[in-house]
Amino acid sequence: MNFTKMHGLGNDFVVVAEFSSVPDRIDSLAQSVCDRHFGIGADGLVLILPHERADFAMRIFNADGTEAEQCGNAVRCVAKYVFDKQLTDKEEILLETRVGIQRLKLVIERGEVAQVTVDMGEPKLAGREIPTQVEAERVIDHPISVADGEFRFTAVSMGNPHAVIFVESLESVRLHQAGPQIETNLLFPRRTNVEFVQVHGPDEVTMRVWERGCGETLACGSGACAVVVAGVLNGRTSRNAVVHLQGGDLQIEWRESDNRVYMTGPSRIVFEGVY
Ligand SMILES: N[C@@H](CCC[C@H](N)C(=O)O)C(=O)O
Repeated sequence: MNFTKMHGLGNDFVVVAEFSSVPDRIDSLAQSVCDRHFGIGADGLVLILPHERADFAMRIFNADGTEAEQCGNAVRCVAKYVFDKQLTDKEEILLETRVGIQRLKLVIERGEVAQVTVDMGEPKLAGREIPTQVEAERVIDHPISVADGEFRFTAVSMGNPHAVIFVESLESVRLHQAGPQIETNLLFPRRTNVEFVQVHGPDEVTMRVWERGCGETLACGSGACAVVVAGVLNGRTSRNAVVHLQGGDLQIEWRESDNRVYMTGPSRIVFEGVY
């Protein structure tokens, strides 16, 4: 299997573009290629597939083999892959994902993709990831108690589930303890991604993320979108903010005119090989 190792702000993926559909036993393939000791090593396996109604399709599988509905960093990697490898010369690409067709706008520098703005769609504030007892309500600033302590989260779906937790300081967050406890809490039947956020001002936040199915990652694009949506809902940020992640920055805008979230950031090719 030919693969390309890519990353979006350090959120790294094994990208494969040689299948025409999702192969059998994709869960164990994802687990083995993502293994950092016995495999290539990555947060996820990304398949680029043909599609009838879009330019391409993308499927993303977490390191534990589970499929995710959405992945902002992987979408930017796909944009760079298909343009830089001349599978398309379009600077605006339609990409089918599990959340529908996403629109990607490419910024080209010296013939290569430098930045991508992704239409991440409309956030949903009530969905299957919302606790059943409050299914019909928006879950904003809701208490949760886990072994590591008491927290308050805002649930935002960007197609995939996020629990956003605002803290005074990220230094006191025990991500590797609290993260998995919240990820697997019974409030989230499909598990959840968990974002801890320190707000510096209305236009600037720093986050750390514990991702469903992979643990701590250096960046999470859909998570950064969820953070800005939660920031607006909690009166902590404006609709346009820079989100600092361990691996770099994303610019996120939750646009008032169309209720959609736009994410802008880079992606990179690291190396290629055969597995
Ligand atoms: N890192 C991604 C999200 C990947 C999927 C996530 N772990 C999930 O299971 O929902 C991003 O950049 O959005």
